[in-house]
Amino acid sequence: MQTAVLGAGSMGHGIAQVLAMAGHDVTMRDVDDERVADGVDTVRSNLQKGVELGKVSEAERDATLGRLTGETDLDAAVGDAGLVVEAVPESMDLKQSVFEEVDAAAPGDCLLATNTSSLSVTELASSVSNPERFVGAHFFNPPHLMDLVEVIRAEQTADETETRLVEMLEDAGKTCVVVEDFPGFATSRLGVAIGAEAIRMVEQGVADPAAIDRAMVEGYNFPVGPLELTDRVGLDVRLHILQYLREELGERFRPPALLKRKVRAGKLGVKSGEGFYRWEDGGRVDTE
Ligand SMILES: NC(=O)c1ccc[n+]([C@@H]2O[C@H](COP(=O)([O-])OP(=O)(O)OC[C@H]3O[C@@H](n4cnc5c(N)ncnc54)[C@H](O)[C@@H]3O)[C@@H](O)[C@H]2O)c1
Repeated sequence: MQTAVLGAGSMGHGIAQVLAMAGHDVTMRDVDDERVADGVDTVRSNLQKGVELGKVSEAERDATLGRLTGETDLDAAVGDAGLVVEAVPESMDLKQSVFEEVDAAAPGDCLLATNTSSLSVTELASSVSNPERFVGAHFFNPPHLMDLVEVIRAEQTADETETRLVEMLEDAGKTCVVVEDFPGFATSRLGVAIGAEAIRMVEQGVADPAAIDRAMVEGYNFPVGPLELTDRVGLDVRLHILQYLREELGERFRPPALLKRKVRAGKLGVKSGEGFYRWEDGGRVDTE
């Protein structure tokens, strides 16, 4: 199927890779040539790593790259699409304006999916005509390695839309969990709740971050502790989600003062080199 992925950033290029590997002809659209080229280069290097690890054949790598095209023109990207997956930055205004443009340029029966991690899918669906073809497809980072896609039903989503999307994702090797459109869905809501409580425990001096993380890894089989995960996701991203969930669901999502202080100091986690831990080239540099 002709598929468009909007945004070639952290999530967009990974989603484009997953869909191209599953046999879709994918056009990945971003706002300038450099970002498009960066996205395609990252897919190429991920596939090459897959070849070196024996997980992807050379033929599969070449066929996947053959099905992936970069584009800066929106009309060209979505004009013949049967599926559009949006992965632009997490802003209601930006995403709504992108979907208004898509609505005007894409075929009327094209499935429209958003990769938002917290915004109302129902409100986003309201920006298109035929909103019954609109649905949330919340991939996890990195999309080519993480199996789960949380499928979010907007108030307007038709059963057929959910079924078609789930089939496509399962064909691409993903595991789907379908949830209704409530703030934070299932994963972001529980993920930030645990992360925020862990931060409050650091504030109160219960233990240091490494000890709290180790307790959850060893005691609850978490693959990564909640504070290390906060560093990986980005402290600013988690703060933003907490602020939104506090507005929508109440005071139990009040952001911890320590999180706000670190974000104000530019300590955003892996991407800035420091959060609850220190980071260099994606690896933790502080030893426990
Ligand atoms: N990063 C994560 O771990 C993660 C996980 C799950 C979901 N998400 C969600 O995925 C979405 C994208 O996040 P990201 O981390 O990939 O962001 P990112 O900043 O890495 O990438 C966003 C890309 O979108 C591009 N862009 C901006 N406006 C555009 C437009 N009009 N058309 C096409 N491209 C445009 C930007 O140039 C950028 O390259 C957000 O909604 C985010 O909440 C992120």
